[in-house]
Amino acid sequence: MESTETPVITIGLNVNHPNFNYSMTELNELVVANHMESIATVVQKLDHPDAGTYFGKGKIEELADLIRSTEADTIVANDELSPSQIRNIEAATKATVMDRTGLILEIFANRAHTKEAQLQVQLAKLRYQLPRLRTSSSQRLDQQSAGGGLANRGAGETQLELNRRTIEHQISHVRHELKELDRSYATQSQRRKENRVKTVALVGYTNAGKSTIMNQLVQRFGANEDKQVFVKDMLFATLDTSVRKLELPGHKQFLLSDTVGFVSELPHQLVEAFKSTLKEAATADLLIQVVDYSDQNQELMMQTTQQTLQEIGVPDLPMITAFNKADRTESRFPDRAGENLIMSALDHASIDELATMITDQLFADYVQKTYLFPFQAGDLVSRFNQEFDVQSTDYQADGTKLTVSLPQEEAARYQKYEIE
Ligand SMILES: Nc1nc2c(ncn2[C@@H]2O[C@H](COP(=O)(O)OP(=O)(O)OP(=O)(O)O)[C@@H](O)[C@H]2O)c(=O)[nH]1
Ligand SMILES: [Mg+2]
Repeated sequence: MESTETPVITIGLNVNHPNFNYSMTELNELVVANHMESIATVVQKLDHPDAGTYFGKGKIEELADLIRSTEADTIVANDELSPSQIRNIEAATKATVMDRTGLILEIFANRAHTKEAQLQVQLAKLRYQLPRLRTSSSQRLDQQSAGGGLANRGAGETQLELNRRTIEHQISHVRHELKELDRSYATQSQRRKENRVKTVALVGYTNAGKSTIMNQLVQRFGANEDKQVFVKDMLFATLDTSVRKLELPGHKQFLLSDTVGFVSELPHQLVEAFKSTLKEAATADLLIQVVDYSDQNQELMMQTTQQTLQEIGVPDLPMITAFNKADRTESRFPDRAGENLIMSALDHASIDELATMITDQLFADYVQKTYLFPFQAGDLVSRFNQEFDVQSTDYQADGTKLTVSLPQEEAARYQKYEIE
């Protein structure tokens, strides 16, 4: 495994950004997530990027030397570069240049499993390629095959036009396929609404522990299946939304979905593309924002999460914030304060506390009632036992007395049996 990792050089420009060091650390993690390894990092402090070459001239020469003297022949930049910056750095260093956006798109392309995720990533990649058609020599689209000389310019442009049209055609094709999928999704989602099954979505920064929490909840409260989702200490372990049905004590059922994690400067092409995957979050009754409490950049991660939720159009929904991985800190856990929970996904008491918080939020409209069902209405007794949280049963001379907790809306339908 180790030996198959491609060596690269990571570069970053510090334009006095307070989170610069963190973003470079994250870039190196993104590199690892793409089966590459950063063997050297070059950073420069400038007021603003050089329009032509991103770095200044001297640094570009330093880079060229590094490429010559090491086994790396790829440079990964911490920012999104313009097509001409990519072209110029490539020309000066003889290396292949990938920018942060291209890198994230690459990771997503390699990880997407479901049809929908694959189509979305494909769409994002096509959109990224379109304005870069003329320049990037590393792309499979061989748009420069007509040669670079002036004499060939006409032919080259025709080729470029052709490639552009091909991509535009592919884009509309992929969009069409996505729309078809979306239609079947809408029916599913509609059906859930009709059944009034409540939904909860796990959201948050990549690697915060969303999938781990999902698995722990499924293990303890899984309604019918106990399929585990994929967990890994790696950025973007999850790319596809998975939904599991859970049942909390008292027949309180809901659907829990695990979604793709966010990252700062998530390419806007991807934000757009993942809107529909994240629809699970947009239509949820409750969000659980998972935060890596052991990470000193948690503030930044929470900001990014908020920002991304806004960008993809998730409305202001009720939210529980789960400060996870507290086992790696000095803090006591589980520790609940309002809608915040300091917890560890590896701790049973934390998972139980989280479940309690979900119950409180999601089933706040539940009321406790006592009914007397006459013997003719016996089928109601069995129905209540199946669907609701029956707390006590008392067989009396004139019928069966049940104390039960159920949604307000349901309770209204059985008012005539209500006693006390
Ligand atoms: N120590 C500790 N590790 C945890 C905890 N929760 C998750 N992890 C670890 O953190 C890593 C990431 O966990 P995931 O559940 O895959 O994170 P995620 O939020 O689903 O990540 P993405 O799918 O990439 O967005 C894994 O190695 C987990 O084992 C926790 O409470 N404590
Ligand atoms: Mg995950």
